[in-house]
Amino acid sequence: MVIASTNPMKIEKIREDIELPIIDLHSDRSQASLQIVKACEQYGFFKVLNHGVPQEIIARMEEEAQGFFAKPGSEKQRAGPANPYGYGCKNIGLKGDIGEVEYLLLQTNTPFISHKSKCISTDPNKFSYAVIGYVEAVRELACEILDLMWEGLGGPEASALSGLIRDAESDSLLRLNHYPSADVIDHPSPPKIGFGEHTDPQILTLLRSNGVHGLQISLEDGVWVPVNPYPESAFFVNVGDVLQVMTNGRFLSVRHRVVVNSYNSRLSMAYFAAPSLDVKINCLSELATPQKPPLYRSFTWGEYKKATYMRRLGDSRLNLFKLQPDDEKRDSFC
Ligand SMILES: C=C1C[C@]23C[C@@]1(O)CC[C@H]2[C@@]12CC[C@H](O)[C@@](C)(C(=O)O1)[C@H]2[C@@H]3C(=O)O
Ligand SMILES: O=C(O)CCC(=O)C(=O)O
Ligand SMILES: [Fe+2]
Repeated sequence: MVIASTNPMKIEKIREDIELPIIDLHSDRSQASLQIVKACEQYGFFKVLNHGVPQEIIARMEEEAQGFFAKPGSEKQRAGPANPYGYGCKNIGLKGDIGEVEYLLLQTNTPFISHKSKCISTDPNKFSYAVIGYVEAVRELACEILDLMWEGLGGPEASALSGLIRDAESDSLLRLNHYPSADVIDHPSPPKIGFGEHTDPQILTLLRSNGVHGLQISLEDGVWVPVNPYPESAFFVNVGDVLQVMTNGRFLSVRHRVVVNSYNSRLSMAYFAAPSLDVKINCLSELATPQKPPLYRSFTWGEYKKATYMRRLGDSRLNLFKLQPDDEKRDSFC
């Protein structure tokens, strides 16, 4: 165990020796689905190989993202400020959170992408073509992972989870993050925070990075585990708050953060799979029993999203929806 800190006033524990699960989607289906369930229960995080997202689609999206972040600040500002969508620099969200990051936060519906591309790129058709292709391919991967998960949990209706994000009104987002290299910000020691600790509010996040270190996940005891960025071809998957609620706490919505500690700049592309705003989020009936009654009250995704935006990045929003032991809704199963 190595002791390190990102805050001079606080000693943090970091564990470099944990191998996070890697799941090969070409392996036997029932084996892959059980591995996914185990990873979601243990860490709320895993990596997937043989994911089926074509390399040229990833490369095209990465090239557009790199091209955008390489522009002068004044040009990038044309796509900002992020309120919450668009270009943001250092300010994350609407509540004063700051990080060593610049980003583009985009809705994933075609009209939004086509419209927003006009202030992002001098070749908006090329930019929107790259984003639309990437979003479609990554959505397919997210659906495949959710189907495998649902099978592993013994769920009866084949596409119960994936149907939520296939919906044309789905509120899924794409976020392109760029963290400047440490030499640009003067090799800070302890390392600076690129993206402060948080959980992702949605169902599932699928993340790609350019192979530069920085992402860390938090174990339940508060110890930080650096996620090595390899294999570079993999997608990294994390459970979001909504999936924790739907699985009645069986899957963990993992806390994570990004530290800027590298000589190279990090580029990450996160797809946040979400249902449409009016979808009611309940725990799946198969996962509540008299011995394990529902932990959270039901809410719509729109209600949860609103609560998220009213709070700071690191706040734990799930607590607001927790049922108390004496709450009668706890006994009226999902
Ligand atoms: C400070 C905030 C930024 C955020 C909305 C929030 O109020 C709290 C959650 C943040 C987060 C984290 C995961 C995703 O990056 C994100 C897009 C999301 O859905 O929730 C961001 C929000 C944001 O940057 O707009
Ligand atoms: O950049 C990363 O690796 C993670 C970013 C992240 O957690 C987010 O955008 O919500
Ligand atoms: Fe995140």
